Amino acid sequence: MSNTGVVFPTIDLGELSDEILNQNLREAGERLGCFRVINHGVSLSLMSEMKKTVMDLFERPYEVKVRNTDVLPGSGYRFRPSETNPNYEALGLVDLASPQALNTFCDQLDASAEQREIMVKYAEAIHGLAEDLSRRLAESYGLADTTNFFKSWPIQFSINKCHFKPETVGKVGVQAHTDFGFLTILQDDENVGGFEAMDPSSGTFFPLSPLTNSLAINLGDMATIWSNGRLGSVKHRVRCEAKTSQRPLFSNSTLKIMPATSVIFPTIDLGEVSDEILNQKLREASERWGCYRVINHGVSLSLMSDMKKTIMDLFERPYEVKMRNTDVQQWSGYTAQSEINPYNEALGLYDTASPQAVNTFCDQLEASAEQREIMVKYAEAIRGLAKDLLRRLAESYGLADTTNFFKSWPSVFRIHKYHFKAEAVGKPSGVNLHTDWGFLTILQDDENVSGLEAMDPSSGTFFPLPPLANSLAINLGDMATIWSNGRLCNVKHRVQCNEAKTRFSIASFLLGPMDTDLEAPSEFVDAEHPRLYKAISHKGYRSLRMATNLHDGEALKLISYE
Ligand SMILES: O=C(O)CCC(=O)C(=O)O
Ligand SMILES: [Fe+2]
Repeated sequence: MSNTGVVFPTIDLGELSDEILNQNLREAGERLGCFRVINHGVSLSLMSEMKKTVMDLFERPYEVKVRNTDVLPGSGYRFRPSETNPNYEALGLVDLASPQALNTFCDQLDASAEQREIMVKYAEAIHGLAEDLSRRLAESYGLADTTNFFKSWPIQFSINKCHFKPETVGKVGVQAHTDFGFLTILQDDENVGGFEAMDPSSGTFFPLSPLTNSLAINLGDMATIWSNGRLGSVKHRVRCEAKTSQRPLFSNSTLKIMPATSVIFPTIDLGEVSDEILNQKLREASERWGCYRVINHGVSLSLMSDMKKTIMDLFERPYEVKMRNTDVQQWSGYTAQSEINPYNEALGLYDTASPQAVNTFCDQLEASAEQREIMVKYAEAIRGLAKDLLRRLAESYGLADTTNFFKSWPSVFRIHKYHFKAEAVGKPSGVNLHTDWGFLTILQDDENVSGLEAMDPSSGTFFPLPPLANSLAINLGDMATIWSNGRLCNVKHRVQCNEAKTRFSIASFLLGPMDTDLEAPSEFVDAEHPRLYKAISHKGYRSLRMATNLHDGEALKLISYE
């Protein structure tokens, strides 16, 4: 070996004393950000089966491999040849903790049932190890209470294959980089070296020689951020080794515990054939996030685009015309841009289920006959979808009998035009943090201009819902939380100005019973789930919210039994 001097530590996870083990991990994490672990608890036969599985997956024809598309930028199949590494390819999967994502990955790559099972087991074992290491690191700093901080972080799985050529021996095939997640577990090739990490104190690269049955651990940028600079995000690269002239370097399955910045709100395919699976997905997303996108939603794409053109045109009306769109109830009519609200104007219509109200709205805004027809059709399609989603949610809770409970509820349009200016970038747009006050909102947001952000209720952090053409975003509001006795999440969200462009959105709210009280059906209430909220009509709840000016879901506390 030409580079001698630094030997990266090998840590025996079979060490009996937790204290010593945690200390060893911390020291290696701080000094080098990189180490090997042995006796790691991931079964050796599972590691070897997993290697066989990924080797086989790379043998799939190109057309099959490209089905492994990106979920996050660069997360799917990549074929990035370079001079040293002329056949570099990688397959990938986010989020390994999601059985659904794993299934999609296996489907894309025509994995056999056996391979699927191996992947599931491997994912579970590696995930467990990653969490164990993160917990031990936190404990080594005396942070016993926060040891679960990584619980909901997604895991990116990336499988790389390097085919080095004899003529490139000694050259770097995978350029020096740090991992962008928190912690990476690397099952590198037990026969072929090439992995090198940098000693941060000298800036020199040293090999991490292959070691059978071990796993390599790298700490990434998020670990450095989290530890306020204590833990190293190790720079590493892969070099083409002499051996590779005889045999290709088959390298590594990499797991990353990624930072919460990569939270992805679910996208649910409403074309799913099994009602049971679909209802379950809707329920899970509604409980966990209160927010998701739907595709194949049945609202015709040409109708969506006609509706967008219609509202763009309506916003072009002179101020005096737009002012005719007066309130029917609080905040239901036109709000203009103003000094305190410089970037947002909005038109509104209560109630889209009433042909008369739609007509009045169209009269006020001098809509053409054609625009009127589009509005009517759009309102009908969106209302149908909202009811379908509600029926499915009710069914997912086994409430088949009550699936019509929303039949006579009114629906509201709130149509936004955001005048984002360069000076507003990074600022709130005028639609500040709030929960929706109805039951369910269907949002046709701008397919080109971002801005919508929702809160991950488990961390309290905001994440963007990037635009997705032809999709609709769904939010659950306060009435859904009341009805479900707290099970459904009233998602907190806002719109931020990200770029100096004009953004349009059409929000359709299915509100709730105006004149009768809504309360959780008895199926949601038992000894473990005492009734949380007093029965209240939507009208009553709105008045409460308006009177108290509590728009982020806090008004629910005012009708709470506790
Ligand atoms: O414009 C958007 O994307 C969201 C608007 C919104 O949250 C609302 O109208 O309640
Ligand atoms: Fe909203």
